[in-house]
Amino acid sequence: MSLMTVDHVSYGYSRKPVLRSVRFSVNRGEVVSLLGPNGSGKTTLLKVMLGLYRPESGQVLLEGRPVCDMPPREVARRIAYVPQVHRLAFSYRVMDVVLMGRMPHKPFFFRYSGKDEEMAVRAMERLSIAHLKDRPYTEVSGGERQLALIARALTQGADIFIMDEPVNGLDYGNQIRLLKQIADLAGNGYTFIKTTHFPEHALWVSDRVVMLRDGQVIADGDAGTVTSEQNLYRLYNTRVGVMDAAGGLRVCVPRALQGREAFSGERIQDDYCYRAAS
Ligand SMILES: Nc1ncnc2c1ncn2[C@@H]1O[C@H](COP(=O)(O)OP(=O)(O)OP(=O)(O)O)[C@@H](O)[C@H]1O
Repeated sequence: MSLMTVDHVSYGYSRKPVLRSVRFSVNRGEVVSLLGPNGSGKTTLLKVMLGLYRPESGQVLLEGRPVCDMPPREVARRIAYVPQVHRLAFSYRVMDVVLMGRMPHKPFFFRYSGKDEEMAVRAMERLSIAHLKDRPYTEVSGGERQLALIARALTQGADIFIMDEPVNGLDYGNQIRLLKQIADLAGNGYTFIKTTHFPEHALWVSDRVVMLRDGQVIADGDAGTVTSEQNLYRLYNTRVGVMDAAGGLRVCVPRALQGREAFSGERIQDDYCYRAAS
């Protein structure tokens, strides 16, 4: 049985249809990337998958059970949401934000136990941010905040991570480190469903790619197969070459920019370091 199934889900805001009979499934330990242009319905789909929005028709199943009918605390113990932009009004310590992950496991009035704190510190150590634990969350960088939210998700004990553009706002180094963390955690059995505006990131760390255009799935399958020049054109209406690079990675090269004068004065050549994959 699939871990999560999106079964012919349709959803709209005040009668404007946004998701139209969306259908795909997610297996345990998979990294699934949702690709689609702005406004295609990716964030809406994530919120339906989290049980925050009830579909107008169709359903989202977690191990065969409709997410919408599960108590929110039970969903929170299984699924962690890492939102796109995260700001807190109050100046919590990074440690306090990470500890919030324990809330779904606690009664209404509670104090965090030593074991909760131990879990939070272990999650921060895993992500190399333990040194930030006493810093105000509002004063650490965007990348560090994103890592704190992932530590919170780990502390939550969830095995499914739903992430909305997780590398948004991160510098290049932090983007790569975050992708590596996702790949490592997936190797340990965690499941990731994430949106991205970078087809390359989908190629680098995803097992599966689901492409969404106008609220409809236009392609779904193995990341390497689905992230093709044809599908990227159908999705974004711009020509992108998908090519093999050294080390087994594939890269995307925008055709519209290819052949322009490089800032060094040399021309960028088609076959400079890549060979066309297809
Ligand atoms: N709360 C809302 N109320 C009304 N319409 C909304 C709401 N949230 C999103 N929409 C609309 O639903 C459509 C899909 O939005 P959504 O945020 O799901 O797209 P997206 O693919 O995540 O976009 P982006 O890549 O720009 O983040 C858009 O037309 C958007 O304007």
